[in-house]
Amino acid sequence: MDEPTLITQTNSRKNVAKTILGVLFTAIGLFLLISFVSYLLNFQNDQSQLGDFWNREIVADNMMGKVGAYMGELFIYHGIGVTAFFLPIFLILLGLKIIFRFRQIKPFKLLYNCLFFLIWLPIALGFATKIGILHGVMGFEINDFLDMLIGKIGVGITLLVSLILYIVINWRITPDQIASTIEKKSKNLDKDELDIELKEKTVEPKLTEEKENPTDKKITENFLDEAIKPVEKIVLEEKKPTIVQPEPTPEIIPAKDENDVALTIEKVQHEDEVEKIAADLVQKHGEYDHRLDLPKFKFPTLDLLRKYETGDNVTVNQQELEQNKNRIVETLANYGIGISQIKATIGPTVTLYEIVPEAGIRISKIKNLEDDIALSLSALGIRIIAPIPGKGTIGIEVPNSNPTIVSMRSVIASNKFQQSKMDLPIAFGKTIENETFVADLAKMPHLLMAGATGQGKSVGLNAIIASLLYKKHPTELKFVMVDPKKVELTLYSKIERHYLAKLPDSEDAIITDNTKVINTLNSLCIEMDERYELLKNAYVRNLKEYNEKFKNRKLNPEHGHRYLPYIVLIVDEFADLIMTAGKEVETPIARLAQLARAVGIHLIIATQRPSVNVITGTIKANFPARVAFRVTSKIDSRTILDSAGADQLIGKGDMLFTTGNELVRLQCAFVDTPEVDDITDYIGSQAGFSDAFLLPEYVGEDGGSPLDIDLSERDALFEDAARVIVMAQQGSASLLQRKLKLGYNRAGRLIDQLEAAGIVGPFEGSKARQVLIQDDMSLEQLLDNLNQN
Ligand SMILES: Nc1ncnc2c1ncn2[C@@H]1O[C@H](COP(=O)(O)OP(=O)(O)OP(=O)(O)O)[C@@H](O)[C@H]1O
Repeated sequence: MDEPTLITQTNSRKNVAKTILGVLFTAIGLFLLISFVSYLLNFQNDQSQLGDFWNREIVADNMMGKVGAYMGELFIYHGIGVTAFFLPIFLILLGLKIIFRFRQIKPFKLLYNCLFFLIWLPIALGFATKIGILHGVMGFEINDFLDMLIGKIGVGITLLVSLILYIVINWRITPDQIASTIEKKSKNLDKDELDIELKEKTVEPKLTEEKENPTDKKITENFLDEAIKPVEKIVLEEKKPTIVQPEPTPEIIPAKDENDVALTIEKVQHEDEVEKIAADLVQKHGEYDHRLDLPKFKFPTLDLLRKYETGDNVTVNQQELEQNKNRIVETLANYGIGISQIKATIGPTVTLYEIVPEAGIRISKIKNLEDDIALSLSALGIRIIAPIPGKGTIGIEVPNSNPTIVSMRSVIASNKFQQSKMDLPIAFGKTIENETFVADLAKMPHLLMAGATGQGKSVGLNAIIASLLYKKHPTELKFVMVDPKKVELTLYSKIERHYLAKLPDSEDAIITDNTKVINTLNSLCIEMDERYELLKNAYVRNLKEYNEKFKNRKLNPEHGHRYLPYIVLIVDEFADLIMTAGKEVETPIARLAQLARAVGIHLIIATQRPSVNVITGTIKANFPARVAFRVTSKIDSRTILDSAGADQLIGKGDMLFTTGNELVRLQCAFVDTPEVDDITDYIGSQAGFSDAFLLPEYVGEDGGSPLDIDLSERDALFEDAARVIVMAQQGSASLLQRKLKLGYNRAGRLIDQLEAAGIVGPFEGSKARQVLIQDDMSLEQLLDNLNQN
């Protein structure tokens, strides 16, 4: 029982000592500050008085007496001139930090940042002026010495070059960035607005931290400390559109007498008011443009894609057509099926013969003869469509003996793709009518792909990714790539800082390790929940409406709102994953598939093995859109498509696509590895973000413990959060979100820190965490101890 008292006593002694030190520093700082100011006004008189320091008859004009005058003489005149003002400012800040424990004040960081100028400025002033108190003796002497060594012009050049080098090295300002600022200025970037935002940020610098990359954060911190606006930093700050939402003004009905209690009526802000403010802001600054985060980004050009010698003209010779027609007619006649009309449509890989049978012939009869017809046409890949939906005719698809490659270039260049207004357009390839086929991933909303090995799955995935890269800006789309095979998606690591998303602690953005996949999927679930919360708070139903509202400056970034990019999760070889991780993978995938569409998270899952233990009922039920390349059995075809057909494809990108209704046969666009290489090189060589898009942190059940959390790096709101939790005696992140108006991430982080500090207990599933501190007194004591350590 004695121990805590002992600790408290030692702590309180330490506290007293610290406070005394703080007061001393502040006092000395103030003394010097007043002395210096006064010295600047009176130094001419006082300089002559200083010789007789102890003579009472001689009085100094300095407000701090002879000591003040002496200090001014020592530091300013004999020292470094007006640059000496840094010393009292440093001491005052240090003192205030020690007394009040202000985390925002960072005197040593200031010292570090000003070190260069403490040396440079006196020399520069000595070079430019001959006023002693500006440069001090030191400034003068060094100048004189340098003058002797390299001459006046040499000193001037040295000063200028050292300043430029300092700016380039320390603030990383390059001519490129200067050019981009000028560009921005021409877009009427309002400087005043930025200043106002800056001030707001100084009060609550952590507000924008929620989704920032670590490097961005560092830059923002520098920005605040130095109070200087380097170009790159302006670009970053601009991310935050100004949205000034007036605080609702509470009305108070005062208490009538002592026993009565005053009633505060909080006025709910009128929606029209917000609309009006937003409209004014849009009129003044224009709509928020998310693309300005990477203003110079250039989309990949068409010439990165290959042209094929055959061109895109389908070639089937007359003779082949004639032969096939005759065979079809003969074969059907052998089975007693007469034909009244036959028409051929030539596609890139197959030709469709559309047959109108004679009256009275049952369609099922033709369907049953499928294998026989295929045999007599002796071709692989005959597919019979009986009847062709909506037409009443029967289709027989026969592979061409010389299939044409559908180049990625041709589908990307097509009008259909170029002019598409879809949210996530994918140019899959060409239909049998030789038309470019474009589908919207956002509508699918998730895609399941299957196909035996070597039938074109990887090419298909590349075609999907390439389509999106040609249409979506890096600020609008992020990929989460899972590649257990470790080879297929590696090329995309080059565009990590543009298009990829990853977990905060992972090095590679492309995930090849199965345990990391589980964490990433769960992290995506957190991102999804967080986005739902944002949507709810914005009173919108989906990502598109949300971003629209954000662009119109109707959502306040101070409340965690931000422009939300689409996230596309790509899993190449799902079988591997589900075999090793089973339910752990299936559950988050199913959850995402069920819920994520509205918040712009879409899944593309590919597998070589479309067996029922890989594509389970739960997965299938949530993936209405499917792509099947050639598979080896009818059973596999049924598993992926719910019907036969994929077993009769001819491979090499021949595929069937469905969104739940009819099947469409397509020839997948061909994009070769060197083309992907060129595209990723083109994008990767451009300026990108400082890091990949960071997904929310997820700590698995066995990964990480509260001990991993460094309590010296506590959140600025740590103490407020602790008080909220202890007062409500309820350890939940959502309580913090509500009370402190925080985003999910930050509230989650706070709860983890509170756990590490022993204020709340461990995670207990759906229940709120236990609160381990019962009253305010114990909490304050604990916080005090934490602050002293
Ligand atoms: N759309 C296409 N057009 C023309 N040829 C294609 C097409 N798709 C695939 N091919 C040919 O088939 C080969 C194998 O394709 P791909 O690598 O995509 O197979 P896969 O199904 O991913 O195989 P695995 O599962 O073993 O990785 C390619 O190298 C190419 O020659």
